[in-house]
Amino acid sequence: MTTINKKEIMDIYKQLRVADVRDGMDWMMMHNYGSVSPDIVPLFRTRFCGFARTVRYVPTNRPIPKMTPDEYTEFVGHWYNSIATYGWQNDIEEDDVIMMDASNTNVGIIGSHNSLDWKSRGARGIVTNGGCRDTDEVILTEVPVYSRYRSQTMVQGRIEFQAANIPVDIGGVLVRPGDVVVADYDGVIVVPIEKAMDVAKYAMKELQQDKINRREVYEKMGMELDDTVQ
Ligand SMILES: O=C([O-])CC(=O)C(=O)O
Ligand SMILES: [Mg+2]
Repeated sequence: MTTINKKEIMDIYKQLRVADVRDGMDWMMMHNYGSVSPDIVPLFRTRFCGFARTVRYVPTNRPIPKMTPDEYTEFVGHWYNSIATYGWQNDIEEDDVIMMDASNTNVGIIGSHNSLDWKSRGARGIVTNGGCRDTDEVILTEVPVYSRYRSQTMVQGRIEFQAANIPVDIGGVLVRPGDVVVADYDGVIVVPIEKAMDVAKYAMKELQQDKINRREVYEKMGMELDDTVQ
């Protein structure tokens, strides 16, 4: 693909189910690529698609000195400002999907505050191999988060920022900045951006044939037709 038309890609992928995209990938002989490990699950039933904005945090090896609670308050701010930093969030654009490689740590790096902020900046969803906390509020505010863990902990003394806009591994899948990400209740799938239109062509065929097939059964059963069959 020579020019990447993000709007055209979004218009098509918004209609596709994860299963269709999976089929489209198979039709492109990418059987071994794309499906994020099923232990990365949504907090609530949701669906989204968009373009990967990647970031990586790694476990820290910094020793934590003994501190008084007041000293610890300062230390917490220091960790946010200098160690587990979030500068990348200023680059979030409409239709981004945050693909956060948290190195499979059970740490609550995503919470109800930062995830809502990312949504307000245009993020369509968040996928991580790490943890999410404040999950009741994340659900309440309808921020679509897929995570490996529900975590209680803050980041201090646990993880640090490593890099943004780099290739990451999320659930066994290589995700490069700008790749297409699609999520629904079947899970998450990643499509290499340069293959997005080819995959979509075969994915759309699957969707359309399935609509016809399912509609026949709806009609046979006298079921009211819905968007999934027309
Ligand atoms: O403070 C954090 O690191 C994560 C969090 O709980 C939030 O954003 O609400
Ligand atoms: Mg919080």
